Amino acid sequence: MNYIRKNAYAKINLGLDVIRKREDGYHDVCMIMQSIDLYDKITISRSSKPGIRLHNNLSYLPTGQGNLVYKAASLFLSENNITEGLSIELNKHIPVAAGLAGGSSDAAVTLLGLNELFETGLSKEALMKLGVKLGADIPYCIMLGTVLSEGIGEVLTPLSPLPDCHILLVKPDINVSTKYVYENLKLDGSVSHPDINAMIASLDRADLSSLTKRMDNILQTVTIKEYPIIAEIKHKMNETGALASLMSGSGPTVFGIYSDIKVAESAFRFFKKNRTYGKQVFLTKPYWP
Ligand SMILES: C[C@](O)(CO)[C@H](O)COP(=O)(O)OP(=O)(O)OC[C@H]1O[C@@H](n2ccc(N)nc2=O)[C@H](O)[C@@H]1O
Ligand SMILES: Nc1ncnc2c1ncn2[C@@H]1O[C@H](COP(=O)(O)OP(=O)(O)OP(=O)(O)O)[C@@H](O)[C@H]1O
Repeated sequence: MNYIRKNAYAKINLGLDVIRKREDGYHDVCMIMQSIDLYDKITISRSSKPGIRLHNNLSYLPTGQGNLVYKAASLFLSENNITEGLSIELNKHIPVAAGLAGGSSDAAVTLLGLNELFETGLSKEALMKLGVKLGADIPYCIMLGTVLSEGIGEVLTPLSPLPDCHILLVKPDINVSTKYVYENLKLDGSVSHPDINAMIASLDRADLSSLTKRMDNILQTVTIKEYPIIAEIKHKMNETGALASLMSGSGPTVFGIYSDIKVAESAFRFFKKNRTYGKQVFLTKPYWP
């Protein structure tokens, strides 16, 4: 095999709770993750020229060590004592720095792809252990689906699948740093925690209505304070008929869950027309590997 082509899927957090700050500065989390049918495309080719050459369709993304694809490839090659060269083509469709784990998913797929390309035979668990060195969301991006994510994001348990629905995404034109959001989270008595166990029970009953009623993300307390546009988008999505709406990850993307395709399409058209909420608007579905 000389090359491999793969899709790197985005995620949303249906529920996001933070349990405590750890000694190492990271946080223990308890999150329900869901892959969505929005993806970047990655092609990795073997090359007779040594070194890693990365090309992507966004001029502002780094193509060296600053890119998670480059980092993942270079880690994989060194861990497996591979000296061959690589040429990698990255086609981004997932909004960048959006709370949708675009970079993490690209890195995950790079590890999975290289494992196939070089027939190194590493298990998914071994790739996840490698991936978490580069980012807390990467192990999940290797697993995909509806998953409970604990620890810093590396303790993963598959859950009953999210019932079929339509997912609207709106990314406001602002940039949010994940590190800043975690560092500014106050875990005192004033903050309310989502009931992740009740959400898991709703998934087990395939009860979309009860699940969406409980959707919550503790990181909203930090991001919405700085960027009220997030609350405005949520409010508008609810007005357009979403069962519920929530910020994904550390933000700023907001997603709305709709059970009716006509209602979802009409909301999609509304946000496409009213670009003040954000120019990047997508109507998508849950994705399972
Ligand atoms: C917000 C989420 O996207 C939700 O899925 C993740 O928890 C973040 O995952 P990620 O972007 O892969 O995170 P990393 O790139 O590993 O870490 C970025 C920064 O976020 C903070 N961080 C991240 C994950 C975690 N469990 N605790 C943290 O405190 C750390 O300050 C870290 O420096
Ligand atoms: N392949 C990549 N795709 C997107 N961003 C990348 C990539 N490699 C490095 N980055 C850098 O990583 C930062 C975060 O990008 P990313 O799109 O992964 O954020 P995110 O969706 O908020 O991730 P998460 O939800 O895991 O916190 C950006 O500032 C970007 O410059």
